Amino acid sequence: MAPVPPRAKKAPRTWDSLAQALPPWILDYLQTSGFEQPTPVQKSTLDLFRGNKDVVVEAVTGSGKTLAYLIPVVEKLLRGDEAAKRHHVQGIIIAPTRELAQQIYNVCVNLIKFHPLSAEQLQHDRDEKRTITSEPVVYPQLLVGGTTKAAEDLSAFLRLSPNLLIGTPGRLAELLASPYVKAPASTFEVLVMDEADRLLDLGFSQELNRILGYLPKQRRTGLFSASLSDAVERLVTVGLLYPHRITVRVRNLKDGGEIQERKTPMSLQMSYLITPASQKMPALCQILEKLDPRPARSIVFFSTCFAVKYFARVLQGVLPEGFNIVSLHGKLEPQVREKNFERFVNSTSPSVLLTTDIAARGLDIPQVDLVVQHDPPTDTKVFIHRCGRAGRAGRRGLAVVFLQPGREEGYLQLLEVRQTPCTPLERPEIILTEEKAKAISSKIRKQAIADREVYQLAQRAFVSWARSYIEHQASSIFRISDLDWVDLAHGYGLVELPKMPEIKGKNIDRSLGLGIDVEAIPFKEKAREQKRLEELEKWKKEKAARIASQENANAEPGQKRKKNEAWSEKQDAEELKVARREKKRKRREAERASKMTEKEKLEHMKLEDMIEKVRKQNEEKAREEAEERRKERAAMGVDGKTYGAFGKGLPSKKKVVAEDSDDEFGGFDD
Ligand SMILES: Nc1ncnc2c1ncn2[C@@H]1O[C@H](COP(=O)(O)OP(=O)(O)OP(=O)(O)O)[C@@H](O)[C@H]1O
Repeated sequence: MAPVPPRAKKAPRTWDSLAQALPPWILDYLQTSGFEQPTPVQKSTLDLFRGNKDVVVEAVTGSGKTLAYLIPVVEKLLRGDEAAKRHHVQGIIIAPTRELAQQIYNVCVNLIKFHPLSAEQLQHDRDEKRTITSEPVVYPQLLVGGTTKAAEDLSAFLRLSPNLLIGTPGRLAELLASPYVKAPASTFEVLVMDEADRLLDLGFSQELNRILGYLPKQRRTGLFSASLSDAVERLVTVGLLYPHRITVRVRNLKDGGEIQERKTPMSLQMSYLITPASQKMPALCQILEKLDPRPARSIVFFSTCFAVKYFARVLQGVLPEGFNIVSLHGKLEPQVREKNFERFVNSTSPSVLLTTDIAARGLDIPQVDLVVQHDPPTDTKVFIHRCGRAGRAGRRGLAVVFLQPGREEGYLQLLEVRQTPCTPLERPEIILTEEKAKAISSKIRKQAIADREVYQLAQRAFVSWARSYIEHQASSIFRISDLDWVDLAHGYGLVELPKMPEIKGKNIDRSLGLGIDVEAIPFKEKAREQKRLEELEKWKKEKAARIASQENANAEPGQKRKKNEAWSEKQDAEELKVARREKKRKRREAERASKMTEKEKLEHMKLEDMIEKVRKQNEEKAREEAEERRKERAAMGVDGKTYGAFGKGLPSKKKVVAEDSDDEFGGFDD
């Protein structure tokens, strides 16, 4: 057992105790927001990042990292004697999702409203050209795609000349590709990557390389996340060779006096529930029902978009009364996604957000009291971020992960090693019975029997879930061969198990002993059902004709059966779908164009042409530069593999380890 070290006398952590005093307008903002003192991560980061150092910051969720970088960023943009030239960008903040970028933008706007000159500029009519002042100001632009076109963003950039860009990688890269957008070494100050480990993932590498290709090497860079340790090998890709590293952990005094370091805030109760798949929904219902006080906002994480879509459809009437269900996933239309998110954030009655990892990181939604992980995340890093949507800034929260009995219980050891330990869920007490599970399953199933659309959605959701299970990084814990398929099917309220390669050859009754004639399940919508019946009839006739002709062909020697017939039918349907989608897109485009004036149309076409041209040029340039960087790294002997885990890896000038505790073992503000 580690002995308890004597308590070190700490200097008080106040805004006045920062190495450099904050300007009065920032102090004014902090006071108005009720932020009486800096959080531990703010104290350490502000001293270094304001002091012109590159920083790599890993601190618990909800500990105030946004302001830890926003304050230095706005200060850097305001420190010169003159305003930035028109169309010169001075700072960029990148975030992995639209919702997070929007949130950072909102915090930034709220902050700079306290800077009189910047506030004045924000007020001017956004449809007109902005008059550049002689004195420096901060003027941010949000670049997230989805609801606006790249050409519209570029046109706003040209009109408003923002000096701080906040956005997602794809849209930022597109804007920077324009020759009108400039970020020369003489002007550009600072790059921040929020949720940096996610941005350094392979999935974003192309866009990130393009963005870096437009930025000067002489700049300040800050990387922030609650889980950066695993990404340290990739820091070199953003040109960070000797960053200052700041790590904020929580020290917890366990029963028996042992000190435990953890990466989650003290205000967040981290729990698990071992439950068969068929009992997950009853367990969720009981948690919602029994939690006292009733959770204002809850988030339930699933592993796929289809699972979210399906459960959002069937759970109303299954969850306890009085809870609104809202869904958020990447397959929603951008406008719907935006609307749903706002609906959840602004809800005044208890609400449950069903979502995927799209909402796992960074979102600072007020009053999230409960996070339930119906499916553990396929990427282990994401676990901490999902939990961290609750228990933020000292507010109490509960995070529960559901694990199936057996091998999945091994996940608990993995969480322990990753300093995100969980304890069994004791309060509220969950009592699971077979009757309750059956009742919920049958409630869901009834909806599928009443509407083919729900039946199809259920099948699709289940298949997508099975595919995601195979994707688990911790593949020795999450093994598809260990799954109890029939129990899982009941958990989803299926009327039959879909035909899947995963269950092929297994002795499983796909009908689940329910004996439901799935072909007879109708679409609720009359016209759709009529069409289905006609198609079914046609298909049956064609099939009969095919079999007949096959039999004739087989009768002739040397003839082989055409194996890909069914597949080619599917292919035709797929192509038809794509063609329909394209038609719809063109119709929408035409509608939009019809509302434009001739001048606007011309401008729009020119912009689109230009963007396309520049995009092609820049893709080529980014490829060349990536190759150059690779060669540079090879020449320096830096190949990523040589560096170990966080703390032992890349050389750093200084490592600051701050504790997320004001008193000896408590969480901040707790
Ligand atoms: N000094 C402070 N005192 C009290 N509350 C603060 C302080 N600074 C920020 N907060 C509040 O703490 C909450 C969490 O902040 P923020 O979203 O920046 O956390 P984070 O560390 O970025 O979390 P995540 O890792 O989940 O992205 C916000 O609601 C913010 O307003």
